[in-house]
Amino acid sequence: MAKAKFTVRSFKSTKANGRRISMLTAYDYTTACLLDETGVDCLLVGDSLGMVMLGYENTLRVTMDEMIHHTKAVARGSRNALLIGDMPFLSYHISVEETVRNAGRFVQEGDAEAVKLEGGQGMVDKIRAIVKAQIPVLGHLGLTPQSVNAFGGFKVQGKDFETARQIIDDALLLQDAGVFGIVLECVPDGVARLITEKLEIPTIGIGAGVHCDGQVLVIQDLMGMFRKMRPKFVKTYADGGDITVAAVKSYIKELRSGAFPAPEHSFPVDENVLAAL
Ligand SMILES: Nc1nc(=O)c2c([nH]1)NC[C@@H]1CN(c3ccc(C(=O)N[C@@H](CCC(=O)O)C(=O)O)cc3)CN21
Ligand SMILES: CC(C)C(=O)C(=O)O
Ligand SMILES: [Mg+2]
Repeated sequence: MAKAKFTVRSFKSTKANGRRISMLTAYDYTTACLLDETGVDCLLVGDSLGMVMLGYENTLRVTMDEMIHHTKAVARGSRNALLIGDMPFLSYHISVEETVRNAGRFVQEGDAEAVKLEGGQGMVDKIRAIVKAQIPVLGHLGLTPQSVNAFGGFKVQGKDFETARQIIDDALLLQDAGVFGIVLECVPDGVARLITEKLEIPTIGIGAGVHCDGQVLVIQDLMGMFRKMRPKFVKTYADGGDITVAAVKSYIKELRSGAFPAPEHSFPVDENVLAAL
């Protein structure tokens, strides 16, 4: 079956036709090839790569250069999915000029088609400037992991009236600033439902319940490969971690016993050549 290219236009039109948007993170070429084959709508090169690929405690140490490096790799493997680059901490906080330059790097060097950044009201001027540069922007509200120190941990956001009200207001402000969608991370399902109903653009949930217009998960979480942390919103669809450990144990066992490599994994040489040697 020939699959069609998923674009920002396709993304926006899903709200009207009711088809849910699928999004996954990808950080490398091999994974991007496999995910693109599935027909997933969007690939996000998330700054979560700092935790999943680089082993940092949170996402704050991730740099622009690291993000571009991984975005390029994913771009080479992704044909049909909409490719979104996640702007890292400090790449959009200092000035509008730096923000547009960094968003532009994702497109020009990384081959991304859109960027995502975290935050509400305070980011509106930056978002407007990126959109003005013709780069589509995805918003991100609720548990914005780059605010981990301000929040005092990875905590659900919007549980009381004031904070829920703030997230709803921010969502409307972001829509007005021109984002093509908003990621809602770790907000109560009822709050995510309200926001999804109020907005004309799609919402993408992660730990935000079933009423969002789409969902995103970290691919290593879905595959059961990231064992360090398992947020409540993660559903594991395969025992990828166990499969990897078992396969590697078999490999070690066979190489020790001499069962691997077998003749079919080896390259023969002509007997006469050997004799002459
Ligand atoms: N592998 C991975 N998956 C992710 O979803 C993810 C990352 N890494 N790194 C960046 C952020 C960090 N995220 C996190 C990390 C921890 C929780 C967590 O432990 N949440 C608690 C909720 C605590 C509360 O009740 O307020 C939980 O129990 O799920 C949530 C999101 C989501 N993102
Ligand atoms: C989980 C998604 C929304 C994200 O921001 C990331 O992977 O960095
Ligand atoms: Mg992120």
